[in-house]
Amino acid sequence: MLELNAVDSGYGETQVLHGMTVTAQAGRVLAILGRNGAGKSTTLKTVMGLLPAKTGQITFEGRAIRSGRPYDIARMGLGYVPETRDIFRSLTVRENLELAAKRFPAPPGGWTMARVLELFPRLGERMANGGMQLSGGEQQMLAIARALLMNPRLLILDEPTEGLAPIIVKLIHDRLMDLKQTGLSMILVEQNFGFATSLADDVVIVSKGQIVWTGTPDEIRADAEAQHRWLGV
Ligand SMILES: Nc1ncnc2c1ncn2[C@@H]1O[C@H](COP(=O)(O)OP(=O)(O)OP(=O)(O)O)[C@@H](O)[C@H]1O
Repeated sequence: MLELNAVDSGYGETQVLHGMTVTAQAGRVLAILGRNGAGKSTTLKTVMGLLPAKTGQITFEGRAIRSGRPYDIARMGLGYVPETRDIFRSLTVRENLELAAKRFPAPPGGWTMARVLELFPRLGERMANGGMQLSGGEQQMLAIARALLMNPRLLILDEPTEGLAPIIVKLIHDRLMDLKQTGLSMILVEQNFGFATSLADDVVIVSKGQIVWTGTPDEIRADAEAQHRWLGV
């Protein structure tokens, strides 16, 4: 579904990805694991056109993603929930959601405001609140809801549990599991090993801007050496 082939990317002179090659398959959840600074977020930012790929190819459903505008890439069917969540803090929850719903009209059977509020009833209780008044967990729910309103065929999440209390981590986990069960394809970048491996079908580990390990959740759980070597656990 999404393929990166020998992608080099980085920040100005600083090269972070060195021949990144990875495939996310349709109808599956791919977890991208790795230590801090390994290049996980950089991989996602390059896919979303926030950083230019210096070399290599990125294709989504067989179409090349050229480093274009993030909006155009979202329109191709990629929903992105950045690590920073990036909700509009000066707008209310309702306004944040409406903005996405207006720019990305739902196809038949697609995500509507009513459907995202069913998934996250808490947001329904916060509709008039400003983005600034939301807890970290509520901001994350809003960021996911907003991405869903763009009706993506691939949902890409960068550390959705970062900084959240265990009870909220559990809630986000359960909702992502619901989404997985609808057949939505996902890429999940996570530091939380248990969270990532319980949702994933496929696991890759990134180190120094390359894939160094590929397997299943069961295989990485059973591979103490790889965990120690690549994840420091
Ligand atoms: N805006 C930036 N300018 C320059 N270098 C950056 C920038 N953002 C990240 N880097 C560097 O790129 C490298 C990879 O960072 P990246 O954010 O992709 O790591 P990560 O695997 O997602 O880890 P983390 O869990 O810390 O986010 C790091 O060495 C980091 O210092």
